[in-house]
Amino acid sequence: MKIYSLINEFSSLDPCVFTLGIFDGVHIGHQKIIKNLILRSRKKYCSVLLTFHPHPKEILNTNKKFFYLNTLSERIYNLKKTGIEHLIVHPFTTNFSKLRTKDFLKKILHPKSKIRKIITGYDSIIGKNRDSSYEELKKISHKYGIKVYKVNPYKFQKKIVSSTHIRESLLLGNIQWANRALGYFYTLSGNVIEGKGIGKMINFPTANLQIDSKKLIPKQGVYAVKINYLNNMYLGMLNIGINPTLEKENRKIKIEVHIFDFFENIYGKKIDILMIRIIREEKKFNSIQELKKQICMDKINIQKFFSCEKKIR
Ligand SMILES: Cc1cc2nc3c(=O)[nH]c(=O)nc-3n(C[C@H](O)[C@H](O)[C@H](O)COP(=O)(O)O)c2cc1C
Ligand SMILES: Nc1ncnc2c1ncn2[C@@H]1O[C@H](COP(=O)(O)OP(=O)(O)O)[C@@H](O)[C@H]1O
Repeated sequence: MKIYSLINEFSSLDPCVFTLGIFDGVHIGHQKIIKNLILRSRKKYCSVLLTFHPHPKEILNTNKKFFYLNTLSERIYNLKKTGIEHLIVHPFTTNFSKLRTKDFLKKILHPKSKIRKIITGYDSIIGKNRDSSYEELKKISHKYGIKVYKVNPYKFQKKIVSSTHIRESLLLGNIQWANRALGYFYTLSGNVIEGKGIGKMINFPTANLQIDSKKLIPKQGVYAVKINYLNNMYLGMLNIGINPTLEKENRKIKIEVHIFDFFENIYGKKIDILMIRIIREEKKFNSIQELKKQICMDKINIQKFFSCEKKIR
C-alpha cells in the first residue's frame, strides 16, 4: 500500500475507484465499504482511500477532549490489512473544515481526474454543508461521468455500527458489542513502565502500561484479557482504575495487567492487551489482604471463563 500525506501528492496514473472518510477503528461498517471499493476496482482500476487526520471532532470541538479507537499508526495498519492500494492521509485543519463540499469535491473531481467510481458510506462525506453533500457529490460526479455508489449502514443487534457507538460501548464496559462491531478485539498497546512494586509483594505482579494519550480507555474495572508479547499470546487479567485501596492521592487512571503463567521482566517492552470482557467494577478494600483475596477470586473466575470459551470453540 502506498501512502500519501496530501491530496495533491496523489495523482493517479491509472483510472481508480475512490472512497473517503475518517475510518477511526476500521470497524465492520468501514470494512464493508472497503470490500465494496475493492470489488468494484478489481483488475480494471486501482483502489484509493482518502482519510483525514486529526479527527474533525478533535479540531472543531476543542472544549471536549476527543479519544480515538485507533491511533493513526493503528488506523494505517488496519487499512493496509484490507488490501487497498493507495492511502491518502490528508491533514484536517480549521481552514480545511471551512471548505464548502462543492469546492472540496472540485479539488478531487475535475475533468483530468482519473476517478471512475466513488464508493461512499451512508454518512461519510465531509465538508461545511455536510447535509447536502451526498446530493452535491452525485451532481458533480455525474457531470464528469463518475458513478457514485452508496453503501448502506452495517447493523449489529439492531444498532448501526459507527465509531461513535463503539466509543460509547467501550465507555460503558460493553466490550463484547464493541468487539463484534470492530470485527477484532479492542486493543490497548504500549510500553511497560514501573509502578509502585506492590504487585510482586502480593504475588500478583502487574505490568503497568503506558498508552497513547489520545487512545480511548474503556470503563474502569477488571477485565479478562489476552496479551500479545513478542507474537506469543497469553491469558491474563487487567485492571483499569485508580487503585483506591493503595493509592490515597494519585487519581490518575492506571492500566495494569497480570499475565497468567508468566514470570519475565518486561519493563520497557511493548505489549498489546486484547480486551475480552468486563468481570467486575474496581473497589476500595479495607486492607491489602482483602484486595489480594479478591484478586485470587478474579483469577479463578477469569480462568473458568477462558476454559468455557475454549470448550465452545
Ligand atoms: C485483576 C486485578 C484487579 C484489581 N482490582 C483492584 C480493586 O478492586 N481495587 C483496588 O484498589 N486495586 C485493584 N487492583 C490494583 C492493585 O491495587 C495493584 O495491582 C497493586 O496496587 C499493584 O500496583 P503496582 O503495579 O503499582 O505495584 C487490581 C489489580 C489487578 C491485577
Ligand atoms: N505474570 C506477570 N504479569 C505481569 N508482570 C510480570 C509478571 N511476571 C513478572 N512481571 C514483571 O513484573 C513487573 C510488575 O511487578 P510489580 O511488583 O507489579 O511492579 P510495578 O509496580 O513496577 O509494576 C512487570 O512490569 C513485569 O516486568
